[in-house]
Amino acid sequence: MRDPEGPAGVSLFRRGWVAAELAWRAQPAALTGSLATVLLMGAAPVVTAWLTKLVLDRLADGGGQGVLLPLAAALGVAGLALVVLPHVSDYLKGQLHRGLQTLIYDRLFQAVNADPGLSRFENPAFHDELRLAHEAGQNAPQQIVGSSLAICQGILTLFGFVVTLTVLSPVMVVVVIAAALPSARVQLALSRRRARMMWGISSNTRRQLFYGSLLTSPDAAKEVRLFGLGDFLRGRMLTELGTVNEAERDLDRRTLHSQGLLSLLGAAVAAGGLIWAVLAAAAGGLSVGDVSVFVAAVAGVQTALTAIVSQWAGAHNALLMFGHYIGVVRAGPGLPVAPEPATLPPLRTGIELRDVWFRYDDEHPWVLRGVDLFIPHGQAVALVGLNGAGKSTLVKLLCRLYDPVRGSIHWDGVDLREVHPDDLRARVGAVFQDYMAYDLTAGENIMLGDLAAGGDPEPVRAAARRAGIHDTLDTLPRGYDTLLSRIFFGDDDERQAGVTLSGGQWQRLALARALMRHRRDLLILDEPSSGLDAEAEHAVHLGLRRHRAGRTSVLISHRLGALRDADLIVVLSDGRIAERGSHGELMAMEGTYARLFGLQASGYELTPDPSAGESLRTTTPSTRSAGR
Ligand SMILES: Nc1ncnc2c1ncn2[C@@H]1O[C@H](COP(=O)(O)OP(=O)(O)OP(=O)(O)O)[C@@H](O)[C@H]1O
Repeated sequence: MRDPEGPAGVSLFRRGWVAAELAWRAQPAALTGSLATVLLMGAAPVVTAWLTKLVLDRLADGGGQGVLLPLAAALGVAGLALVVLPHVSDYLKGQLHRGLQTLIYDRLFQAVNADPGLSRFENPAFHDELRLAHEAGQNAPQQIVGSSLAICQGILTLFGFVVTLTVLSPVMVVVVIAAALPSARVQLALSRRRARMMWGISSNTRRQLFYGSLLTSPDAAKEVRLFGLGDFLRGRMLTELGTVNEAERDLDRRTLHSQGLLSLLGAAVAAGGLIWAVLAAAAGGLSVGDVSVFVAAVAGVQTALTAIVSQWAGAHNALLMFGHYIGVVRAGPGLPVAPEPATLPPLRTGIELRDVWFRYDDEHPWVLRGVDLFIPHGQAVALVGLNGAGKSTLVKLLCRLYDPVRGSIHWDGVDLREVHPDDLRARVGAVFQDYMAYDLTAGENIMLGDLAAGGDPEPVRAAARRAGIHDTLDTLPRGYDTLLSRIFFGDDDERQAGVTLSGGQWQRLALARALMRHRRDLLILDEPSSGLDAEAEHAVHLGLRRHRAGRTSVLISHRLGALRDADLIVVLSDGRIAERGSHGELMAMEGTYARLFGLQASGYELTPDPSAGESLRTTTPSTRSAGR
């Protein structure tokens, strides 16, 4: 994947073909129109030069109006075409550009979204490639198609002027073309270098954008101000920008150096040709018209050659960049999907983890180390453990956001690897501790939990009630239609600014989103109430208990009191199951769970304080009983 010129094995020709195919699919009419205008624009300068020569020669011969008028009229039409056609061409190019961009972004995001796993999104190389693919999507195919058309135009003009020059001075043809060849080589070398440079600075550009976004993001604004991070982040952004600028300046210097020399060579050739033509005309070898067409032809050949070479270099660079787009669009999913996925039945028996080992990367330590666990149908299983014990990782495996590195997970005996992730996720409802807060309306924030409900407001309100957020949403300025955003206006004419919620309210909204799927076979609640006040937490857990009854659920919480009703409590420690059992059994075991539960319970107990009446007791867990 880490190839500055895009994926190996996709030739430049193939890339060009893909770009042309996309252009044809996106805008066939604009593409055909562009081709026609380009051909006309290619022929117009040659026709104009010849008409000028004929007019000058007829004038020198003392030709009458009958001969001159049609020539002058034709010259006028050619001039008109030279003026109008570029505007028509610009419009058609714009059409082509817009159509192509829509199609290209559609395919790019379709491909990215088609990956059902998470691992690719956590790989910096993928983000470098994606950024270049995104950038290439903005203009590479347009440039490839545009440059190809411009090259056609240049070739037509070149052909016309080469024929013209051959008639007048074949030697001059050879000299002019020979002078242009080094330029072609240099331009191609520069475009390769530019592609390598773009790849090299990709991470710097992403970091520069990242620091810039921190400086403007409303989420970061509070900490940036409280900790006075503005200058620090700006400094880092400028450092990254400096690296990018330096790389670009180096390349621009090289370009200036080599192209400056080549332009001098071209100017010297043109001047030599002009001297020859003037001397030949003085000696009677050329007419005035011949001199004019000679001068136009030398300039025309040079301009056309320069245009062809620079358009080819531009196309070459775009082809190299376009490779990144093709690489991303064609990359298979990071998470393998079985060619003929097994059907996933409704859960009847349970979900079984068999000797599951997992680490995020070959270079990372094991996060889960041989976990064996059965989650029986219709029961609530709670996962408990210290920070980093592997609880969230385990539930991410249950959703098949990753596959176990070793071992397997079975849903009523069906290995999850055999199942299409979409089928699995259609049977799962989940809220994660790092939930999303979407800059959408309150109703939409909940509705996203089950798009299949088709935007019906009733299930949305029911989910909000279950999560205890209905009353809050109902009293918002526009109720469920209130935009929850500080960075967008609403779509309505009044451009009303959105509102935002408190941390706990956002969390309830995320819970409501998950509860849109409360009838699914498996409900996963990873820290669903960590941000709630005590009263809200109590109410939410009571509600959840009611709705969970008879359903299979996996719960994670650091507030152990919220989990004590679970049918099975599993203590994870360092990626292994250290203890398992009901609350009572674990308390009786007097192990990690009992210690953690005791610690929390002791924090809530009040004990007489001689100096202040009441204070929080700080007894050690072993001195108190917190069992049921
Ligand atoms: N996407 C990731 N890439 C690499 N490592 C990760 C990733 N997510 C988690 N980890 C690592 O895996 C380990 C377990 O993390 P996990 O989130 O599963 O723990 P947890 O038990 O849920 O912790 P907490 O109680 O803090 O939420 C941690 O050491 C963490 O650094």
